[in-house]
Amino acid sequence: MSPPVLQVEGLVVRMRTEGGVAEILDDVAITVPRGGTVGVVGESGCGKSTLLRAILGILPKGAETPRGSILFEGRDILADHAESARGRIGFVPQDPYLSLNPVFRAGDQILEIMRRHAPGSRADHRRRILDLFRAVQLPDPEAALRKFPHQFSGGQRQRLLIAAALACDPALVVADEPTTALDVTTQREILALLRGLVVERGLSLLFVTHDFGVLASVCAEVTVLYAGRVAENGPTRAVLDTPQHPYTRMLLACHPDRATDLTGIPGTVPAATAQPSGCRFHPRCPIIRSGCPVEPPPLEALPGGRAVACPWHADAIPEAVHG
Ligand SMILES: Nc1ncnc2c1ncn2[C@@H]1O[C@H](COP(=O)(O)OP(=O)(O)OP(=O)(O)O)[C@@H](O)[C@H]1O
Repeated sequence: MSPPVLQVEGLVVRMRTEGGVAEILDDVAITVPRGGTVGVVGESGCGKSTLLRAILGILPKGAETPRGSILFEGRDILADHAESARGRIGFVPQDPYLSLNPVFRAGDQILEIMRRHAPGSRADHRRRILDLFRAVQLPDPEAALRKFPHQFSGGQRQRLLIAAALACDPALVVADEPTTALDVTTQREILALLRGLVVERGLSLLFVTHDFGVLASVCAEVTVLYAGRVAENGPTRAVLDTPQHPYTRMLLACHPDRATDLTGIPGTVPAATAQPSGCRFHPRCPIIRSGCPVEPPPLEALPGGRAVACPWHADAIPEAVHG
């Protein structure tokens, strides 16, 4: 089996803020197999975007040097590999409206990325951009080269950004909620496009979303983050069918598609400057036990390639307690 394209271990990200030190990620581990599709889910403020930023080497000002390791193609981005990883990791951002430079033509924006990171002449690059525009199904690729961002629809702009992410033939594509700013029909089309590209090009994908429906349609595996820590991970189907961590169970129960409980999870995600002691979910947990506020629970391996950070997980205690 080939080594994973991305292997994050023990990642700690802290930031100095006016309100004190924000502990944004703590001991986060995540692996993307070559050709694998891995989702990251969790409520707003759980650290999903920060994880992507750490991998892309674009943490905001105020961030301390991250601890842990981010092995990309076997070499540690945090140690010495950041520069050579640039261009080998494609990024699809959240908002197609904000992510393109309004004053440059579409073709020129992608040419510039290729000029910096990909070998070949300008003519080679232009040919490759036209191929990419066809691959992302932009209408009239020749004309699209000369258009400015405002001349594309929202869905077309997202296609443009996917083309930009693929410009340098990346080993890994990371996507930060790439469909949230789009209407439902366009969202479906973009997800279908991504699924197609993953299969046709053998892409490895790390995909952030807060939508379980989107997750299930794109990702074979999932990591659930809560307050900067991994709550559980495993094959998407298994995690959705038999969630183990009380957080995952509650998150799924209040998802509109499942609608067993539309009241939501009581309380809110803690501020990163005021993380609870022990298990960070304990103030909101319906099955809290006396040890929970004391010791952070380790991520325990379960059968079927799963892991959960709760000793009182669903398979460990009677159904009566989890409800
Ligand atoms: N530059 C920053 N300075 C201080 N705190 C920050 C900074 N960026 C993020 N945070 C804090 O880190 C935590 C995680 O934020 P992050 O944006 O990574 O979460 P997220 O899960 O991606 O949320 P969303 O789904 O809303 O994008 C939050 O508590 C946030 O307030």
